[in-house]
Amino acid sequence: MKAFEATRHFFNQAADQLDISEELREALLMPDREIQVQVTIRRDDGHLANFVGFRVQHDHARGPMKGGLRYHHEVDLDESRALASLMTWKTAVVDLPYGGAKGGIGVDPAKLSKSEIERLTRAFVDQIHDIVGPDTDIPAPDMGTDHQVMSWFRNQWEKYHGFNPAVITGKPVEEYGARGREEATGRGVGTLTQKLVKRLGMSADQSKVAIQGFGNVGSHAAKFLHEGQFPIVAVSDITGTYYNADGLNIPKLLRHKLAHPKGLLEGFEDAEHLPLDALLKLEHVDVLIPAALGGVITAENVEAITAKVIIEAANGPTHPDADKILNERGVTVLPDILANAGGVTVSYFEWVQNRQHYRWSLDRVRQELDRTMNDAFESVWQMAAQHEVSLRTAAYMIGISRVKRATELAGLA
Ligand SMILES: NC(=O)C1=CN([C@@H]2O[C@H](COP(=O)(O)OP(=O)(O)OC[C@H]3O[C@@H](n4cnc5c(N)ncnc54)[C@H](O)[C@@H]3O)[C@@H](O)[C@H]2O)C=CC1
Ligand SMILES: O=C(O)CCC(=O)C(=O)O
Repeated sequence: MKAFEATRHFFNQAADQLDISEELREALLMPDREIQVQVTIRRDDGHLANFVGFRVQHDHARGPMKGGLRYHHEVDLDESRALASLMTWKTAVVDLPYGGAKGGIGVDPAKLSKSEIERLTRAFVDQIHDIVGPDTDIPAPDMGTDHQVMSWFRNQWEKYHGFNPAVITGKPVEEYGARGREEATGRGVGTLTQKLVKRLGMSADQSKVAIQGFGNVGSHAAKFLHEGQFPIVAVSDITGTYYNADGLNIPKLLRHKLAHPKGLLEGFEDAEHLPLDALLKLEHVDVLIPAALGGVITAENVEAITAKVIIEAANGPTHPDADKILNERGVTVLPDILANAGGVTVSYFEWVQNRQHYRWSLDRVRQELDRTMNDAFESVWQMAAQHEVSLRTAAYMIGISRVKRATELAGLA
């Protein structure tokens, strides 16, 4: 099952509870617009290199469309479509005045130099600048992109349209970026992990955590959970799994990542180094946090997962077949459209600040983020209890209902 088919499956599970007609389901699921563009750059060695870029604008019933830009070799139209639709339900679950979009380029950024990535970003903007904008579609960071890419993107877009930093979020703090955006997704994951574990009667210091992916989201989630007394026994990145049954030294791991030229864990010595796929199969893990790619928890590997709680920091990490098995086994899954919504929430705060030419303190950002995440968690929890459905179905029910209502109010359906 491909990525969009998986999100369609989860959508339909919730739509069944809401009794939505087939024709309205199709209208809500079908993306507004899908763009595929050629992105050609000259490499440092003088040769031309061609890449394919995508932007899928899924739904705008609740406001301008919002969602990240991914640079990864597996980016394609189907994945962008799935991720864009997740953004529609996610922005609705946390009640932001946005719709959903997503895009990126099929490229392995680790194989390009910094100046090649800059040329790639500028060439991509040349192709899509007239379909994005502060009132239409506002990109942000995702896998393989960061505040530097956002800065190049903004600079290139402004060459066509003039000064307007609200065209993109996740910018450097010294260039109209929001304080706290970089940590926001990980902080939201941490806040909700603490809340969920407590709700389930487990204690932080007895809940062993494994985190797949140690990039922006995974590393900030690790920092936050470490500060909250959770023992983090394993983390992984593309260089493998790093394991310590007594708990990893997270401050040391974070320093190691900062010092590594590509931000990797390669060479970290205070841990057992295991293969990449070992992380999902570790015994004695209570909380598993996928924070890398989609589609990693499948019917084939789900039996090996021992965790009682899964927090979906990544987008779309759980295959529907695996999700069914996890539900039957009583594993609590906090779904992506709630768990990782901290990033887009602070992106919204950045956009608001840019439009008002005003800057919030880090304390204010954190307070408003924590409040937004807590409120969304409570609504999803109550919906799940009331309808006796999983947290995923409950989150989709809230997201879909809000988008459906906006669509009906606008007279579109
Ligand atoms: N950056 C953000 O604000 C948000 C990100 N997300 C999602 O979180 C996930 C991670 O995104 P970022 O942290 O921003 O990306 P990133 O590019 O900063 O980091 C990705 C991490 O995953 C690791 N990785 C890649 N393939 C792996 C594999 N097969 N096994 C283990 N580790 C692997 C990389 O080495 C790196 O440590 C994605 O699914 C993204 O869509 C969701 C919401 C917001
Ligand atoms: O910050 C944003 O606007 C979007 C982040 C994103 O791509 C996501 O939540 O998956």
